[in-house]
Amino acid sequence: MADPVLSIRDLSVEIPTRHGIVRPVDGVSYDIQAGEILGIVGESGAGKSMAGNAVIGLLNPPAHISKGEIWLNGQRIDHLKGDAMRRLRGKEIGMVFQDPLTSLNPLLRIGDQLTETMLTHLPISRAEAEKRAVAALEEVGIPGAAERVNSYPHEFSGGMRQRVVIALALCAEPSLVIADEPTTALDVSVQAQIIALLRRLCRDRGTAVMLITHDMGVIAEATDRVAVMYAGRLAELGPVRDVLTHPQHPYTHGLMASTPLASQGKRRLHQIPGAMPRLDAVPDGCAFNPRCPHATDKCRQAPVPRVSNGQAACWYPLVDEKVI
Ligand SMILES: Nc1ncnc2c1ncn2[C@@H]1O[C@H](COP(=O)(O)OP(=O)(O)OP(=O)(O)O)[C@@H](O)[C@H]1O
Repeated sequence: MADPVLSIRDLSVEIPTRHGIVRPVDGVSYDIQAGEILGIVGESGAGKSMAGNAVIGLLNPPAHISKGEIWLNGQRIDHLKGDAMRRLRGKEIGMVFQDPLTSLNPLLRIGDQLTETMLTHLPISRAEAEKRAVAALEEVGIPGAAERVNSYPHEFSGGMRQRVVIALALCAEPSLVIADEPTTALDVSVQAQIIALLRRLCRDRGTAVMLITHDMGVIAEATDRVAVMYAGRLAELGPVRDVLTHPQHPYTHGLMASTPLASQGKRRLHQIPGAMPRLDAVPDGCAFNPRCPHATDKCRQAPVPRVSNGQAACWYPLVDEKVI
């Protein structure tokens, strides 16, 4: 297999708090290949965004990387700071966040934002960048792109604005896109269009995508592989079809059984009893053990094995446990 675009190795993020050090990301490892969409899924607070923010150097102090390595196209990037990280963010890593307005400058016409981004990162003339700005808007499905380059962000609907953000994220031809809940703020009818657009553009260009979401529907729709996070750790990692239809980790099984997607035709949604632990009170052994119907003393005491592709971090992985 080709070298991955992104490789995260045993990554931990720590935050010192009044109650001691908490670890929102704890020993996480995964790769993303060119043209692949890796979904990061888990409940609110599982550490999905922290893992993404660590990659783009946007952890809010005092949160910091305490362990592990992040490699982008063979370059180690977890130690990069300031200008070096900023250059990487515009050029090599495109970003799409939940709220399009955080990525767009309200005072600049969108054509100018696209043009300036390209001029900063690509060796092209202004005339060429302006031409490409119109083409980029056409590609993301903005009607009347030649005129719309002159519009300001507030003159677009939420869905159209997110299309503009996708154009902006891709215009410098990055090798990796990090999309953090890109459709959560949008109408349901628009969500599927945006996911399909992101998927098509990244496939066509061979862009690797880290797609962070709490929505199993988005995972099923858009991703090739999925990493399930629980209390800062990876619970399971594998091809999306395997993970969704034959989850090995009891947490993934519970998560799947509690989504409308999986329970179509069934009368009631399953609920996982209890709640994810606070980060300052993660139980010994497997973090999921108090909620797990299969937990034994071993699960309460022994740290669970780390996950690699196709595996679950569980002493007793489910075998052939169908959900859908
Ligand atoms: N300054 C802080 N001090 C202590 N804990 C923090 C701090 N900042 C974040 N956290 C915790 O880190 C954890 C991970 O947060 P993160 O935003 O990555 O979760 P998430 O899975 O992306 O959730 P969501 O879907 O709600 O965004 C959360 O439990 C959060 O409470």
